[in-house]
Amino acid sequence: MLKLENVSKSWKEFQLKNVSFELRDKYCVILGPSGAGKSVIIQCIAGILDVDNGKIYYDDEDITDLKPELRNFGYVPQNYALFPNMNVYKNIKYGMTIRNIGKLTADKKIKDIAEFLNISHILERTPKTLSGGEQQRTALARALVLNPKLLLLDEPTSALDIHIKDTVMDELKKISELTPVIHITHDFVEARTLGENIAIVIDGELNDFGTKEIFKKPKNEKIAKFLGYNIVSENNTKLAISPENVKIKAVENTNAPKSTSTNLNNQKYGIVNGFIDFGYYKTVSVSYNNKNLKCICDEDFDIKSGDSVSIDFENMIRI
Ligand SMILES: Nc1ncnc2c1ncn2[C@@H]1O[C@H](COP(=O)(O)OP(=O)(O)OP(=O)(O)O)[C@@H](O)[C@H]1O
Repeated sequence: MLKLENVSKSWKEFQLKNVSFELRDKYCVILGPSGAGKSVIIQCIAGILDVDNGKIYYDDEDITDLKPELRNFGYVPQNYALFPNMNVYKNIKYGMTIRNIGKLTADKKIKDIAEFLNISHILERTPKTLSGGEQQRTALARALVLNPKLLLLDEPTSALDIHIKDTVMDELKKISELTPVIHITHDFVEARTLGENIAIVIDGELNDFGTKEIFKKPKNEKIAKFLGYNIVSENNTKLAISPENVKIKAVENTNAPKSTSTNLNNQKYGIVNGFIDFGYYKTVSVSYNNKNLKCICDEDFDIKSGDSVSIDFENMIRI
């Protein structure tokens, strides 16, 4: 499988710093905010970018300096990069044509892959007439017909609506049973749903690499913040608390504190700054000890800005 050892790449404004990891399972998600360096990592793996330092191995072979076409990895860029002047069939066939694969073999392969990805009916159409989902499947087919050893996907679902996204995620999972996948995203749900291995990349650094446990136990403050945890300091200890685990209750008492405080019984109080009603739940922002805590509450929690609330933390994680 794939192994990266201290891979670094830098330009004037950006540095990818000593990224090392080894794929253990068939679905790896690289998760991180915009500009973190996720595409740079995947392009170094594909061989589109040369690394400045470090090594890339596949099955113990050093492929760091191997040309992209000799790596036999399928790469699907974020914008799919379909050839606009070729129909879907020719787009899919392109890689096979330049590898001199015979017509009969190519036709059979395209037929099978088009059936698998449900695009047999659009083979004669050009990319500009396709929906986002159809373009995405065409790009996937173009990579898969070459039997890649590894499939590299740069934000494969970012142009898709939420309904198609679920179907595509199911398909990607199936594909990964045959061809291991590395998939870039900044979407936590996608990462949690698909990733057997998850790499968290922030500011050009690999902050953690592991299983879905990463989401439950952020290793450091940077990761906790990126994953949406609240960070609070209690008794000189830094704690990460997920929004679901900040429990707030309206304070009925007219003597309720009008500023954030902790009373003698150690009960914490805060003031509601604002909220967003998502219909079936609300996110509420509460000011507490000069911080804005994010909480998630039931839809029927009746609240308005300026209300006093009691606060309890559950499942705090020391970071
Ligand atoms: N060829 C290049 N020359 C100079 N800088 C580059 C080049 N390619 C990427 N970068 C810079 O590297 C940084 C990381 O870019 P990258 O595309 O890897 O981010 P990303 O994590 O994939 O973000 P996004 O989720 O927005 O696609 C950016 O600051 C980008 O401007």
